[in-house]
Amino acid sequence: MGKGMGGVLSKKKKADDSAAPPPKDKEEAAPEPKAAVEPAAAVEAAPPVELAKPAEPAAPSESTAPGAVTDPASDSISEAAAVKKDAPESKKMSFDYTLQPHSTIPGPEGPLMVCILDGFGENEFKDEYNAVHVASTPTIDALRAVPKRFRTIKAHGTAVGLPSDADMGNSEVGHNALGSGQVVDQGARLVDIALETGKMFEGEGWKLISQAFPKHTVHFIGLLSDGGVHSRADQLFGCLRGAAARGAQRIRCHILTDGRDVPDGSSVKYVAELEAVLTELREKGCDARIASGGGRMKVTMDRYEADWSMVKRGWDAHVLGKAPFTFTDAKTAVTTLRGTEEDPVSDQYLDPFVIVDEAGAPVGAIEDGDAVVLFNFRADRMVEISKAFEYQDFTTFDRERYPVGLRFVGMMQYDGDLKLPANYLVPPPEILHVSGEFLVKNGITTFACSETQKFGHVTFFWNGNRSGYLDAKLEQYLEIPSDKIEFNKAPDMKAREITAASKEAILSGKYKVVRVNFANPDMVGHTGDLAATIRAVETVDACVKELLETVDQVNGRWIVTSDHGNADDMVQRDKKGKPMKGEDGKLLPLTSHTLASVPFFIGGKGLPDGVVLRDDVPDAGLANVASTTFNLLGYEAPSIYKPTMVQNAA
Ligand SMILES: O=C(O)[C@H](O)COP(=O)(O)O
Ligand SMILES: [Mn+2]
Ligand SMILES: [Mn+2]
Repeated sequence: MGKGMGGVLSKKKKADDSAAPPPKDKEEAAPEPKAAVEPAAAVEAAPPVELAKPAEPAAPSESTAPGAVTDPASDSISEAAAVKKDAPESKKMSFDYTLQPHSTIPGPEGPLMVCILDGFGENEFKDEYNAVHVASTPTIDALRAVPKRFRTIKAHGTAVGLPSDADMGNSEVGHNALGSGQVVDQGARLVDIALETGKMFEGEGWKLISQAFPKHTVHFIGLLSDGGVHSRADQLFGCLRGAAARGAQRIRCHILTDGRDVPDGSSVKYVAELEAVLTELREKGCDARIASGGGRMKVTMDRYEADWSMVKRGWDAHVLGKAPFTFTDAKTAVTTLRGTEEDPVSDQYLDPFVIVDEAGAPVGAIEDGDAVVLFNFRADRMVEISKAFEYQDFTTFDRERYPVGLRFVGMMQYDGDLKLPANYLVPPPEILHVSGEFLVKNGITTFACSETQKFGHVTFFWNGNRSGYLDAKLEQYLEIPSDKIEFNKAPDMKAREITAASKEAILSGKYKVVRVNFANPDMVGHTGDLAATIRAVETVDACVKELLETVDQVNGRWIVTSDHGNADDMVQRDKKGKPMKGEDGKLLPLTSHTLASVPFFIGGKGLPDGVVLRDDVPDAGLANVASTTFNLLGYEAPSIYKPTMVQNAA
């Protein structure tokens, strides 16, 4: 993922240089031409796969090399590239990005700060398990008390382009909506459609993997759960059945256990479900098995280059068939690696394992000519493993062996700028004309900052899944390196460092927009540790106070909001909302996001008194934030965006 900074905060970069991580980004990692592959096998026509309905979420309610910095200029998106090549003709036509001055709201003297409290929801369950409610939050409480400048907005389901309103929100779709002002059909939905219509099986990506069907193995690697954030098991099953029905002779699954978007311990159930599908395929003559796996926070699914060793563990297990633990079946693997009652291990952190035969040989190492499908639709945690598979000259870690003639595809293309991977099963969502483009095309400067775990959220996702700068001359992106430990052990994370850097940016006079993401409520919330999450929320509240005071010093304005819930409910509940207990009588922690709406606050010394929230957009969601942002900057909102949430100034 392109990252960059220079100028005002460059002293931080220098401090990090000595320990810069291995090379990344397009320049040093350009893919070699693919090795020649065998001609396509004759592919029998098979019917579209019928999808099971997404399972009902159970009472819905993150390692690290220092942040390195690339040369901003090398990452700029050119005018031409800003409109994707495969955009429909109407969208390719030159687009007018000119912003018009707002009819009644003058531009601010100081900057506009947009602050995202990641995972901070306004939950209806206001009890002791709601860390947002229990925490002492004088700053947010005071904001809630300001009439007509506080409301809640939708952050889940169809409001952010997900298949149904039973889908909790997440950072990808949330930041896409916040940054683009539009609701687009997201990956989960696009894959559903591709499977239901059978289009997946007609695409170029499928043609590529189908070359391996007669004589080689097709490997599926991804997150095994129905969390619907990165992947969905029913979509994996659709692909497996689709491959077997079209002649795949040998299939191997490499499973990453969840416990983060779904309850901890549910890995056992998902393995059983997958085994049932694999048995069904074997009965039809397809040699189908689970071959390797591990916990998503330990194996393969690193993001934003926080900890490449996770990806190496994944490569070793999936490709080389090497892991510290071997088992002859996946159920035993998962149940054993989950530890004991005295020393439990969560699904998120299971050690890497490999399934072996009676002779101890791995049943599914990846060999020359095999096909590999990464079945996650979401990008952030698939980019690194994609680089390891896609780039023949990859050097970030020693792959030991790189299979020749691999047919490698992603469920989607994960990075539209890097075109990574080159081959994919379903075209990714097209997110055009994002707010950042309007800003840079009108000469408006931006500073964006978060720590590693959320850095790509306020840059890559915010900019419609584009790595790098939209215009390096007008933008400054700063990454504060995250800790490499489980975040309940250090719930303050890097909030104070983010605050210090953002205050410097606000006071510098260089930026009209200052965009900040605090990771704490989300990242600590995912650990299921209530006490630590309360502390995380309190830390963020104190940091927000400092930022608001700093904005006031320079007569600026602010928007404080969130991208989805998480810290606002830390316990699994039954249908009536009653907290649930396990067999041991202990409360069952909720590690996932929630379905809660999120708060939306506007304010600042530089905001004219008459600028208040409208009351005629009750269903407003995250996609309505961008229009509001333009209004608070003194501009009319782009007409293609969801309506603003502010009234004209009186
Ligand atoms: O990737 C993760 O950490 C979780 O699956 C979702 O969290 P996020 O959407 O807040 O990143
Ligand atoms: Mn988030
Ligand atoms: Mn999260």
